[in-house]
Amino acid sequence: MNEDKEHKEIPDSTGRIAVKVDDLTVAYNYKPVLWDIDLEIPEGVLMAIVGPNGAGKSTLIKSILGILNPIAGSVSIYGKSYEKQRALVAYVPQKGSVDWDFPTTALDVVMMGTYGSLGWIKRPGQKEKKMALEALEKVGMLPFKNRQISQLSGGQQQRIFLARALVQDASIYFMDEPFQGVDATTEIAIINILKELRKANKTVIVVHHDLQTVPEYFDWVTFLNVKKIATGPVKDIFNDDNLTKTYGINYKVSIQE
Ligand SMILES: Nc1ncnc2c1ncn2[C@@H]1O[C@H](COP(=O)(O)OP(=O)(O)OP(=O)(O)O)[C@@H](O)[C@H]1O
Repeated sequence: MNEDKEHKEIPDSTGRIAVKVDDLTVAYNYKPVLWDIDLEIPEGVLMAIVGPNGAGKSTLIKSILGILNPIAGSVSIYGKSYEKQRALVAYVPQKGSVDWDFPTTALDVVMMGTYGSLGWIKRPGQKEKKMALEALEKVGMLPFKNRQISQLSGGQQQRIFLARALVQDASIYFMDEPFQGVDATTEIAIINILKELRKANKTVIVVHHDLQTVPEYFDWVTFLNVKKIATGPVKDIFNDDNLTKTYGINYKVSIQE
């Protein structure tokens, strides 16, 4: 696909919808785990997807990315199918879903992020290596560039996957629990990078479990529990009512101003 062409086809008006999900229903073994989801994600938001274990958060991301086939409904990225727009999208999968024993170095993993823009024939060269090294520096992992990924800690592996997403230079970033198992320093490093992406008008969609940090980290939120409970600006909809609808009776979170 010609990435530049696709970029130019994005209209220049403001208020663009980056991701649109229509009537999406997804089932495993005939059991629906997402039910009739409608969702519009505006361009440039930093959005948390929250909901209890098994709510369908990962399933929603995988369905948007075409990894899972819905039994009904459709998804579009800037008005077109994911297949046509895949160069605009970067994905940081859930940590547990990655084979960390694969024999490869941190630098190689990050370089893989450049493959999409290279096409089938070209191999990554000096330019791609430079991009990968810069991304490693950004996530504080440059000293580990030649380390096998299996010999990195969980938080370090997470940073490597973030660096891989950064070199993709995408418009939309999907991240499935990027803060899982990372220390406070790494969490701050990651959130600063996410905020930088938002400043650059990228759209960032993050599955997130720590409700306390939602108002501090995110400006948009989607509450999910098989059905979509609510979606919108954090300041308008992150309240006890939606938390209770999503997590069960009398769910309270003290929101720090
Ligand atoms: N491959 C699979 N086969 C069958 N059922 C599955 C499969 N993957 C997920 N499920 C089920 O689908 C539902 C949604 O799972 P999903 O992983 O999307 O939830 P989640 O909200 O991301 O959960 P968590 O917060 O625990 O990561 C769960 O009930 C889960 O058991």
